[in-house]
Amino acid sequence: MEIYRELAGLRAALAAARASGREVALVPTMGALHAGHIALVEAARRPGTTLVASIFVNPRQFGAGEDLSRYPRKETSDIAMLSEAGCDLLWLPPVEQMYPDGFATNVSVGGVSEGLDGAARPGHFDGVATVVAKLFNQVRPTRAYFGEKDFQQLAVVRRMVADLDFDVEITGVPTQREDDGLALSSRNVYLSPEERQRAVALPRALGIAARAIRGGTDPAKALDDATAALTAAGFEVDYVALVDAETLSPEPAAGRRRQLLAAARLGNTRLIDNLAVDAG
Ligand SMILES: Nc1ncnc2c1ncn2[C@@H]1O[C@H](COP(=O)(O)OP(=O)(O)OP(=O)(O)O)[C@@H](O)[C@H]1O
Ligand SMILES: CC(C)(CO)[C@@H](O)C(=O)[O-]
Ligand code: BAL
Repeated sequence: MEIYRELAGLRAALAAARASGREVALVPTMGALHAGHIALVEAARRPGTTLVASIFVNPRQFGAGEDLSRYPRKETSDIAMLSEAGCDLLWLPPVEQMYPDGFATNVSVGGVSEGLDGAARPGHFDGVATVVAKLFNQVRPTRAYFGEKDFQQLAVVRRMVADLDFDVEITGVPTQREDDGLALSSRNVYLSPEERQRAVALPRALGIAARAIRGGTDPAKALDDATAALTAAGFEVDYVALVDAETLSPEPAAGRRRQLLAAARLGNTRLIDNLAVDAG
């Protein structure tokens, strides 16, 4: 696996790959990799494809008081995992490559980015959209892969790609989970052993709510019950919501696929998760 920390080198390598007829696919990450990230790499890997992963802890998507400075960084083991998983190129830009002096552009996606995490983390999705737009222009992939674990992020990226005519096909990859159901996340390392045991309440509450809604329980009651279960497990709940799986509208029309989304804090750790209510 070749590693690039400078844009000119990355572009030259990708130009050579394209010239020899290879397709380019991208898996963007913030590093501290786990099996969820590797599932994206595996979904992206195909013969004739130059597979690029990026690792960039993007300061623009962290709000004041969030965990930018303590976000886990594990470059050595990340490189080994990506190489083992069959990545061809790793794009590891320093912050100054991404945001040189004078950088003044912001990509802001309306609609899908406004509620839920967009409301709980003001500016977060502008930071995500801005860096993903840059990554797409830097790498120019024809395919890019994002996890359904970050369900709203995936919707924001799809909207941006459609609105700005990026010539890239976006694939969402199902959430990879621990044996007890907790979604894999780089932030799980923040959990104490005791918090880690309680964290399973999050996927459980979503599973119970999804079954209840499918079984005809009033969604408002199912959401209240999920919030109460999370609170009883020691979470501080940001939101538990039922939305249209595509538009993320809080009032899904009849016949539309619905998704449950939740964000909640356990001690100093903010976890998100989501679950489909209707078969897709
Ligand atoms: N459990 C998972 N299953 C599938 N995809 C995942 C999972 N966790 C993360 N991803 C995807 O990997 C990509 C990179 O995510 P990121 O590096 O932020 O990891 P993360 O574990 O989500 O970290 P964080 O703790 O910051 O949320 C994103 O598209 C994200 O949705
Ligand atoms: C898509 C992304 C790499 C943009 O920084 C990040 O939000 C992530 O890792 O999910
Ligand atoms: N996995 C989404 C990136 C973030 O929480 O900043």
